[in-house]
Amino acid sequence: MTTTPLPIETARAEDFDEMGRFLNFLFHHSLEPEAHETERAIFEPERALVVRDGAELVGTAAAFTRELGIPGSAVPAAHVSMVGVAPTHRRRGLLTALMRRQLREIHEARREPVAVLWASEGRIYPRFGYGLAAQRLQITGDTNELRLPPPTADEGRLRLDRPAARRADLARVYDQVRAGRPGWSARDDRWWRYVLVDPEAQRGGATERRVVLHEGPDGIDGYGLFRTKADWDGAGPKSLTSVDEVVTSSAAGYRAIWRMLLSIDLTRQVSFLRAAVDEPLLRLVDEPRRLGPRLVDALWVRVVDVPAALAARRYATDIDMVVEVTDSLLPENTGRWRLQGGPKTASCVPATGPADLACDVSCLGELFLGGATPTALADTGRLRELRPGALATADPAVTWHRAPSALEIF
Ligand SMILES: CC(=O)SCCNC(=O)CCNC(=O)[C@H](O)C(C)(C)COP(=O)(O)OP(=O)(O)OC[C@H]1O[C@@H](n2cnc3c(N)ncnc32)[C@H](O)[C@@H]1OP(=O)(O)O
Repeated sequence: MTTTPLPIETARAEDFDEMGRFLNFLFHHSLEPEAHETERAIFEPERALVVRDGAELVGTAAAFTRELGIPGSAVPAAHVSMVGVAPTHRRRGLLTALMRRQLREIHEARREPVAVLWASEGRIYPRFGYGLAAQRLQITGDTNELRLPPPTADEGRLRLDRPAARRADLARVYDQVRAGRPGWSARDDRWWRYVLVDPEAQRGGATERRVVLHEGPDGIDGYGLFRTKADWDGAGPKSLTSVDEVVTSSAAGYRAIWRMLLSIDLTRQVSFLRAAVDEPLLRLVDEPRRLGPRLVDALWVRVVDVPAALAARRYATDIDMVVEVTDSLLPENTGRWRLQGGPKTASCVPATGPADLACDVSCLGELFLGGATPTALADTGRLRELRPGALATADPAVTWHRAPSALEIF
């Protein structure tokens, strides 16, 4: 066993193949060449960290440069991924060292006030100041038991196609809808390739991915990405429709696409594993219980620069409050901050007066996308109300009219 700490180094472009093999091994997959190549295009070696024990790679962490949708705005956010430590070197502080170094680098670059990630296991990241900012519903339904209201005359028309052939349409609709939904990340060409790559080895026996497009009065205003998987038993067909994303800017498009997805001939089951907590489908079908929704975590947010992050988002109602923050990894954030904000603007500066609320920085991450209330955090004991009445003012300001959600795992 090594006794001196292993050095952390910035990766080089040529480390990518080794990192790919290493991470696939840790996640119990085989490296899939086509997916690996799309990941090479998004890899930013100067933002990736590696730890070696001699010549052997034993730890990694990386960040991607992307914009994240937040309440009323969007912000550059370090999209953290590719985190792993070899089983031979686990639980001796390598991840802790990687997270400290990464957060320090993000903080010092002063470009990104927050970091965001999907956690392989929810208990890993709170100790580094990440808070559960967006949840999701995993829907697994029995389509025999699900009916939608009958189509209206103006419901438009649907077309099927290969997703790659319609990338410009998908990108246009996605960007339009993204502006109103906290939690969605910007997708440039490289990221669209990453989202749409579809190697046969990763389909689990299902078909290739397809897109259904909705055409409304002004052209394409919605799409759904899905695939199907054949299944039969002695009683007949019971195939599965597996939905990746449904993105629409019109209610007619949303209804029409889901009507098709829930009624494809020979299918009897539907799955949609990244539904929003406020997914309209739950209020559209006649038997929502049969969607079998399960609430799980999606995005974890780490506020890296408290004043910049709190000033970047918008607030649903006016707020003027002093928050006392503690941050053991980035002590620059520790202190009292005066937040003044509303639907159009916000500012956050060091405060001199007494604090209204007090919490650890992980609570700020949890509240950042508007999906949690300060009162819920106060009920856990993780956030304290220092001035009576502060929670009642903070709750409506901090929450947002659309729940944060996330469609793609990066
Ligand atoms: C954003 C992403 O990329 S998510 C993907 C994360 N990667 C994976 O899940 C791949 C498989 N797992 C791993 O590679 C490793 O187990 C890691 C990276 C999760 C943890 O690495 P380690 O170097 O073992 O973590 P480290 O020793 O720094 O642990 C710090 C603390 O977190 C705890 N911890 C770390 N991982 C876990 C875990 N999976 N479950 C529970 N506790 C954990 C440790 O027990 C330790 O607690 P302590 O300070 O109270 O003793």
